[in-house]
Amino acid sequence: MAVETKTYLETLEKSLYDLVTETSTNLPKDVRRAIKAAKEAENAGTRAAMSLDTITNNIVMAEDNVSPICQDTGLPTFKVYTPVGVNQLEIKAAIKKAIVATTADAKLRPNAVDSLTGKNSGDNLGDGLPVIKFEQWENDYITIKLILKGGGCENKNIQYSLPCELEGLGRAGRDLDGIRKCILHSVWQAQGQGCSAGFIGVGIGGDRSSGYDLAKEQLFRSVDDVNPNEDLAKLEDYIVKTSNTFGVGTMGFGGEATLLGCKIGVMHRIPASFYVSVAYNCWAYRRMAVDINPATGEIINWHYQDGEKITFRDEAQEAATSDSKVVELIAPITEEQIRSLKVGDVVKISGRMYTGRDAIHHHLMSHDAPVDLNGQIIYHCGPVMAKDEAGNWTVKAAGPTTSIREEPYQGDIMKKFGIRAVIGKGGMGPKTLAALQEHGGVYLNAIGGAAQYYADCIKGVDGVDLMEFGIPEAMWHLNVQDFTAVVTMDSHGNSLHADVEKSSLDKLAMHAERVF
Ligand SMILES: O=C(O)C[C@H](O)C(=O)O
Ligand code: SF4
Repeated sequence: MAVETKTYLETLEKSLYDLVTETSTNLPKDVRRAIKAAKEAENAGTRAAMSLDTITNNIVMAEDNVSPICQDTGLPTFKVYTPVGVNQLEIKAAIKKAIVATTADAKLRPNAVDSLTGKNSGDNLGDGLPVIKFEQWENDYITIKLILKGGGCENKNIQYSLPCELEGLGRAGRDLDGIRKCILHSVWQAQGQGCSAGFIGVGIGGDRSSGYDLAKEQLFRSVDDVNPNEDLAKLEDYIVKTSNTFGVGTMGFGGEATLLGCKIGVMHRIPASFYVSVAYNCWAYRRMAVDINPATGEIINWHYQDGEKITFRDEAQEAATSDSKVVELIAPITEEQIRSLKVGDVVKISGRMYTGRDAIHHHLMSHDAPVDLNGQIIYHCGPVMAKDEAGNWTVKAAGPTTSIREEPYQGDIMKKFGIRAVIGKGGMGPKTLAALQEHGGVYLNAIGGAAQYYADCIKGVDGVDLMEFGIPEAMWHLNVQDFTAVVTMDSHGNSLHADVEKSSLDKLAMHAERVF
């Protein structure tokens, strides 16, 4: 008996290890098909097409390297369905073990941070982390669903309390048409910051927490299913089609593909409350599910296996071409070099760059920098790192993080230390734009989520400072080669992000009239 129990638990742990690894490294078939459709919608040579090439190359690399598609593990969330009588405590313990093991093997980034002290637990365990929700059912097998939803897209979730006034659309009332307006607005307000082209799950009704739960539940639906509720099926179609006229495009660069899927669920509400809750997921839509034999712990079925698997391998061979001017940059960079750059130029960076994200920016406001940053490049990035046998750090995944969080600090820090370029994604605001103009700086947009692609450009790790902030937040000294990014904010007052936000608002405003 004791031997049997051990075997079940060991097998269960292995099954969970495989589920986590697969979710983090191999995009599901339905998501791949949606990304392929986006690629087909874009015109060759545009920034959007170039970004989608990078994204699909990255998907191939993640699968081949069995390494994270995106460096941000997000907040691992498990939904577990068990037959009556199955021990849920054992499953919880097995999930935690699998999370620790996959983190140690660099399939996940250590992502659990103490909210008060800022200390990273190092193994992805923490109070309330990972999220594990149980439900019982009548089936005779266990189903475990997992979603790794990154922080950048999570930050673009939005909840509306009807009635309300919406930018571009006017009043949204307590009816289907008001719901329609909220959902359109939710896509517009995300711009490129949640790594568009994205997917949304919508929850209508409930309260503030059950509304978001329902919205997130929708993200487990297959991209190509049809809503059994006819009104919602129509609304889902309408939202995808209409959002794709906004011109936000991949990474907010402009283009045809802004939204790849919309799934809407509905529940009752109470008379005083009417919520529309929207969960935004980036293109790196990492969710998977398995059925498990409750006697052996073995995986008996993987979900999302219907239809064709797009490998992107043919496309991966083609070199990405673009009509843009390509400029080589090596730090230290002069002010003159920076002032010659214009929005739309593509840069290829070689040599040194330093990572710096939330903790570093906060720190640099009141401390000296650990290195001379004059003429240097800061990369908004929290990588996945591993130590090789010789004790040297290697980069396992290293895409950009959302830059707008550094808006309160960025301009001051560039001026204080003489930094000439920052790389991130999603763009920055007016304060940074003014500082770029005054000081002679540039903002470079890398492709969000392309963590394998950028890890491949990093040829070595020359050092690290401020490790006390934890792996994602430390200042890594990276030696890169041909690291490609696009100038989206220059030293002449131009911002592609401001332009796209404005033009897409005009497009949004064309849908103020009642439709439903
Ligand atoms: O934390 C990160 O590395 C990225 C984050 O998911 C983001 O989109 O900003
Ligand atoms: S960086 Fe982009 S792709 Fe990665 S988790 Fe954040 S939003 Fe998603």
